[in-house]
Amino acid sequence: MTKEVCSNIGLWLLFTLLLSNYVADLEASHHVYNRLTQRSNTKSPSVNQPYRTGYHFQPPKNWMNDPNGPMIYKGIYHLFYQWNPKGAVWGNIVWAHSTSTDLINWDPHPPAIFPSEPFDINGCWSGSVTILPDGKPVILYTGIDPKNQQVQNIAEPKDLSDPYLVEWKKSPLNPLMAPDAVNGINASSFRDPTTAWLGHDKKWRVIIGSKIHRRGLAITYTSKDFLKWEKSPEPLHYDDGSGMWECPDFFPVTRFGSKGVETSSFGEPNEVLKHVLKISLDDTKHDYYTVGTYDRVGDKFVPDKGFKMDGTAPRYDYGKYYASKTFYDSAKNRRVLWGWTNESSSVEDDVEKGWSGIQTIPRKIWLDRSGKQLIQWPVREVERLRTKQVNLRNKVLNSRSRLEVYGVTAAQADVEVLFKVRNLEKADVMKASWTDPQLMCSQMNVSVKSGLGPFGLMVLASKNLEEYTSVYFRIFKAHQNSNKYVVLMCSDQSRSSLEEDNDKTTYGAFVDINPHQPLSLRALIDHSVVESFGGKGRACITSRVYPKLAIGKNSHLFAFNYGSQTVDVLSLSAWSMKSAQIS
Ligand SMILES: OC[C@H]1O[C@@](CO)(OC[C@@]2(O[C@H]3O[C@H](CO)[C@@H](O)[C@H](O)[C@H]3O)O[C@H](CO)[C@@H](O)[C@@H]2O)[C@@H](O)[C@@H]1O
Repeated sequence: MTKEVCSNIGLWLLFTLLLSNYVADLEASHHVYNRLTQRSNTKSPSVNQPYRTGYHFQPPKNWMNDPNGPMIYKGIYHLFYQWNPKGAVWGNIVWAHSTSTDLINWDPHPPAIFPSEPFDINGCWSGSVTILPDGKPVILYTGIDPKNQQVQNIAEPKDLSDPYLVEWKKSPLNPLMAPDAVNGINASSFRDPTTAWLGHDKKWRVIIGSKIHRRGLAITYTSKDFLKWEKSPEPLHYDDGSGMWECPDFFPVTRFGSKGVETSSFGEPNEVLKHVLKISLDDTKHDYYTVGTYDRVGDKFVPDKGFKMDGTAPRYDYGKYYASKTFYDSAKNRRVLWGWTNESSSVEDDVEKGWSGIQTIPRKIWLDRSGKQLIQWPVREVERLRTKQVNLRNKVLNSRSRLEVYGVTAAQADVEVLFKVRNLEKADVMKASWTDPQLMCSQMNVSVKSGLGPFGLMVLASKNLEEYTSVYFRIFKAHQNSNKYVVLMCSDQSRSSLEEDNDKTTYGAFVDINPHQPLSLRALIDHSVVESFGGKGRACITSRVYPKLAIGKNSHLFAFNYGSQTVDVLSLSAWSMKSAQIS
């Protein structure tokens, strides 16, 4: 045999070995998937798994992080998400896939995209779906190549007549966008393409999160055909010092009203549009947004006065909430927001329970009348899970009092309450140093009495209050003799569990509401998650808690007022929630 033949046979053997390894891996991954999907999660969490959710989306098993490519296609909602088929910690990332007709009940499908080609062999990371003008959905996602460089790839459905879009094929033209010596892109910080939009010149635009040194930026690419992409000389936006911008999202909102706007829309005649840029800051692991104007010709995002796109910007959620993504729901003419909430338990506990990560209930999102902030509210469909209802009207909460709400499954509930404070003039005065709401909430925990507050809800509480999570308000005068007020909302997890190992950080946010009006608070309680909405969705706080005693039927719900002034509960409605079908 000649040397050449030998080396050809060698190459062939190597290729066959690699191929068979890959096929074995793929089969293993499908086998894992098939086994997983035979297990049902339609029942309430069991004694052995007290922290699995009843109606928040989670896979049957293993690690989940970012929501990817949410969309509606032929009347079916699709959610893809970052999933590890092999364990409860991050790694081996594929695009898992589920579909739904109502955003609440979900059917699983095999992973839509998994590592298979050099351009994504080390991972299929986050990305988005764009619906092309002919109705075809395409995925842009980040692939990790053999050199661990981050590159952008495209995939499209194999069969457009299948509303479930079960199978996806990757383009042989991949990668479509890659770092190189000419473009100078940081190869380890170039990821998470957004939904693309059509510009004034009929060219597509997409932004990709990146960083150069400490400058966080959204790199813009343009394309005529969605396949050949050209890097724009200038980013859509950047901020020096903020670090890596992960999972950017960029979308229009109507200036007035709550209807959603399609991502490429220029608006109806006479309609004023604003744009929202959201970034997930790798440094802080929070999602920040800025409202502003999109200069279509210069391809620049210009934040409105008072906004800066960095860690001082407002947040979607002041608790645990990251890597969120919106989509335009053409069936209901609304924009819907998905966000990932990770665990507060230790990695050892996650491995033991066999899973990690949930998605929050999808939220409708729109611009407040003030134009200064976004409003979020759980999609109406979640209300279909409401069963037994308990109503309280016009109850008085004297100083240092509690009111137990009986008759609902307190570990799996939806609660809406309207408080009215009586003596606003008794509010304490804000101190100049009180600029950080989270710090204020942690320094003044729930047992610290102030003029007005704390008053709110105690959820996932044990009978004798050895454990509870409190979500509450405090009201302060902005200045002495002022008739302006500051409303603080806190979610205090410090007493949530007798277990010591969990992260029990207290969260806080200022709520831009006028306390002369009734103050609303809603809590979606689901075993180990409490999603709270203050001021009708003007401030959101999501927390993860793992009570030892306040589990299942041993979980209680209270309204409380530990402040020095009386507070009225104008109305309180609580519902037991059915479990969603999520398998
Ligand atoms: O799954 C990859 C996608 O996730 C993102 C944003 O969540 O990047 C995450 C990142 O990894 C860190 O975060 C993981 C959870 O999100 C965490 O468990 C892991 O240990 C962290 O390293 O992925 C890269 C590689 O590790 C890191 O630079 C990111 O922070 C998103 O940007 C990715 O597309």
